[in-house]
Amino acid sequence: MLFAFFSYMFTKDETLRSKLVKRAESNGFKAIVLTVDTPKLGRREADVKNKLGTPKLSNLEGLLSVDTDKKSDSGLQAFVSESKDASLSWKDIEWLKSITKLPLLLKGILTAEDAQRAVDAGVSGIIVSNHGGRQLDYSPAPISVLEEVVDVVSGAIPVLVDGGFRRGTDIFKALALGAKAVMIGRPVVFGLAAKGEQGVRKVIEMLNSELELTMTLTGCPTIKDIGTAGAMFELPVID
Ligand SMILES: Cc1cc2nc3c(=O)[nH]c(=O)nc-3n(C[C@H](O)[C@H](O)[C@H](O)COP(=O)(O)O)c2cc1C
Repeated sequence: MLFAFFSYMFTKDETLRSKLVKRAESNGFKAIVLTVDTPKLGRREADVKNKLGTPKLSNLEGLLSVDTDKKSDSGLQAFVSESKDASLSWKDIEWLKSITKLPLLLKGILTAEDAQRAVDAGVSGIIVSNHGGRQLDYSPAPISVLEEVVDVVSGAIPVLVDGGFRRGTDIFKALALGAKAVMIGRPVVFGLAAKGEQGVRKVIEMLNSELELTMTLTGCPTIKDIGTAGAMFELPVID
């Protein structure tokens, strides 16, 4: 089954906020994923060092342009601080829920307390994520906090996870710890860079076949069976 989630961040431009949601709805997206861990961009020193350029984004069509904004610092950092609203809070989540019927998922939850608040706020799901470790040094690895988040949510809403999943065995561990799904970021980008569309397919096929092999070798015919078999599999040691 294929479906698309709309990746959403609060823009400073208030009219654009609802416009983007309406566009997502009319273009058939199945859910809104609100990123909650990026009020500002983390300090990405490699971007600064490499003077990361961004496409000229005077409007969304700008994405089609190959012209870049030449900034002395990271162009991405400049773009985020110019366009995104750093004051995002729980009341904005209430507003976002009020303007759409699409399920709303919060991406960037890393504590049991925030997971509980998300459930209380009536969102449809959460994504345990540290933004691929790209936002804040020393933020915990998502896999290390997954279990406590799953415990507190206790089945009220689905818990998804991302960050550092590179093997089918990694995915198996997350499913064993109670994640409903695992999301990937950089692996598909690596595949794309190496071999275009075929590379992306290859990455997904590799992860799928590794997961299937892990399931076979641990005696799990279906994803549902992973829960009990997870205990026999070596999980990360967490201090
Ligand atoms: C090139 C790139 C762009 C990203 N852009 C966004 C973004 O706009 N919003 C967001 O919530 N996360 C963004 N992320 C983070 C991913 O959604 C995801 O949390 C992370 O990449 C997962 O970790 P992984 O790359 O180890 O799989 C981006 C990641 C990469 C690599």
